[in-house]
Amino acid sequence: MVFFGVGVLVVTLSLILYKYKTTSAWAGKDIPQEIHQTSQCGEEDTDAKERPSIPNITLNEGHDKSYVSVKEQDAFKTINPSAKSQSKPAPQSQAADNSERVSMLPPPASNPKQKHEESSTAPILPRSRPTPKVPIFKSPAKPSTPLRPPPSAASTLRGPPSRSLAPTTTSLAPTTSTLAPSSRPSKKVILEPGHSPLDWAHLTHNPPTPTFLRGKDVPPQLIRVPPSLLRYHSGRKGKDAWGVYQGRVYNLTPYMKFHPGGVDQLMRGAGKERDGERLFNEIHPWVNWENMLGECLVGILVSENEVHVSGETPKNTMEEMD
Ligand code: HEM
Repeated sequence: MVFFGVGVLVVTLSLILYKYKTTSAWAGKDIPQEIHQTSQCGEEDTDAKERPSIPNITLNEGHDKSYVSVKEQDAFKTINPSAKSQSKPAPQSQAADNSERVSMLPPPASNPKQKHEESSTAPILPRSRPTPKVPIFKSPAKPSTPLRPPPSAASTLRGPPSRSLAPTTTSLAPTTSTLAPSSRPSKKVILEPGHSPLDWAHLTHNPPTPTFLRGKDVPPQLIRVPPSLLRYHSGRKGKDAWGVYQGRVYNLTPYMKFHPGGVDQLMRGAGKERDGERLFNEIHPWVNWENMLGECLVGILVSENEVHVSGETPKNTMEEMD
């Protein structure tokens, strides 16, 4: 009887236990660990210790998705050992590992060397070929130096002349200071046709008459010209204009229309002993008076007494000229 009661109790407890286990399995509390292995809790998975863990892949938005994070690169190396030989991590990438992200910005194009290093340290997973040491794309052709003219030729033509001309300019500086009076506005006049300096030279060598240049009332020989006779020839009232230069008296009348400074300027010294030569030297001391007016020479300037001594009274001379 006692054994029967114990047997009934055991059977009852077994049924209760069986029913309890069945209810727990439906609630998911007793799921096999193989199924849990797919969850993120890998500590309980014994096989997971043998397999490498695959980290999450994080891509920076707005950048090329061909770049991957460093963690993903490490995982790829672990799974595919051949990738280790294709790329070696750089210190820069390790430092970026702390931030769990790799800079997606492309390397600056200004430093091709640095760009090449970064491209080798940041491999792209889908690619299995190694990073080429030689650029795949041809670099733009270098400036065709041979097609350009040699810089030395142009510089040779440009440089030396400017330097060589510098001393010339410097050497002309004293000349400019010497010609300072000519810096004034030009007072030259427009000469009438046939009255150029060349025409004057031709006229002095081929006068129309022997007395044309010296004056029609002047004797063929040189005369003594007293001051009174000089003043008489003022170039006014139909009289010739005489001028004095270094004690010699010249007839300025035939040269009037050939004078580059004009008739009025030349008339300023006509019939005067000193003003003509003074003005001449003030304006153009470089002009050779003697050579230009040599054929116009009348005589020499003398005092009134000298004419009387020589027997040629001023009265007679003036009368002959009048
Ligand atoms: C009273 C006497 C004279 C006066 C006031 C006078 C005045 C002048 C003046 C104002 C000029 C223009 C200068 C210029 O602006 O470039 C000139 C030019 C000239 N004069 Fe006279 N002159 C006189 C006598 C003479 C005489 C006697 C001769 C010839 C022997 C002469 C030959 C010339 C020549 C060749 C020039 C041109 C100079 C040049 O191209 O640089 N002048 N003169």
